[in-house]
Amino acid sequence: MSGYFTEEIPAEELTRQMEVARGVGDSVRALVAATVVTDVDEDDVIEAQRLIDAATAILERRRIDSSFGIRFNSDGRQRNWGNAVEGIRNPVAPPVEFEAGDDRVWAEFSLGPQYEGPPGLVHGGVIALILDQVLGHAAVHAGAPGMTGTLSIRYRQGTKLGSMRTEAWIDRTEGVKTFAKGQISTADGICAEAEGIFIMPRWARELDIDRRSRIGDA
Ligand SMILES: CCCCCCCC/C=C\CCCCCCCC(=O)SCCNC(=O)CCNC(=O)[C@H](O)C(C)(C)COP(=O)(O)OP(=O)(O)OC[C@H]1O[C@@H](n2cnc3c(N)ncnc32)[C@H](O)[C@@H]1OP(=O)(O)O
Repeated sequence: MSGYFTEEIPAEELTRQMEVARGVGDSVRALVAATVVTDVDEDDVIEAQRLIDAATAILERRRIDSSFGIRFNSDGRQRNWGNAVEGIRNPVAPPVEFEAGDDRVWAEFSLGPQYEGPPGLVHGGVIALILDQVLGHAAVHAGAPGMTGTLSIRYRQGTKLGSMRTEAWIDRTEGVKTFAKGQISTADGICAEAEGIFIMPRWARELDIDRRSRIGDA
């Protein structure tokens, strides 16, 4: 399976590169939000567009042929900068940065106006996106990673744009299947609950244990 590979970068240099990646990601995230809610005159919008196009031309001077993938370093750090939920250099990603405890993973984050579905509320597909990732992350954290086979969501109340928390844990494992549960909540309480089945794919079952546990650390 391509897309998972080792790309060794010395620790200090990797830290520096992460700061740059996070910086440009955050700037474009701010740009996306500002684009949605700006109320400036049209001339200013057109001037901003010219500058944005110039920035895009700089970034496109050199590019990788594929998507970013997941890149491993021997110090245990892995880069998934293109991930749609966690990717620090992906402006589409909020990004959601997970923390892990003994039996669960969680994150506190904020969703701005670019994630709107119903007025003032988070789009249901965005809720699903985040729940997929947090449940998948719980499976990784439990050492039983897998691809999402099935994801069921119960939307209990609208999720207001702004600050929120997500968390997930493993319910049980059955062979190659990991059953995970999780939720998203705001100051209003639990807004959505999810159950998912994460399946270690056939290609991963055939890998040697060492590589599999390394992916499991991802
Ligand atoms: C070392 C492992 C590495 C894994 C990779 C993870 C790395 C993670 C790293 C960092 C990420 C952190 C978090 C990520 C979170 C986000 C995850 C996503 O968004 S994933 C993208 C969306 N999902 C897909 O694109 C899947 C597409 N579907 C497939 O690839 C296959 O259909 C797959 C893997 C789901 C199953 O295919 P088969 O060939 O491996 O499975 P068969 O051998 O037929 O079945 C195994 C068992 O699973 C059940 N099963 C099969 N498909 C099922 C399904 N869709 N739902 C429920 N059960 C299913 C079967 O009934 C069988 O069960 P019985 O062992 O007999 O009890």
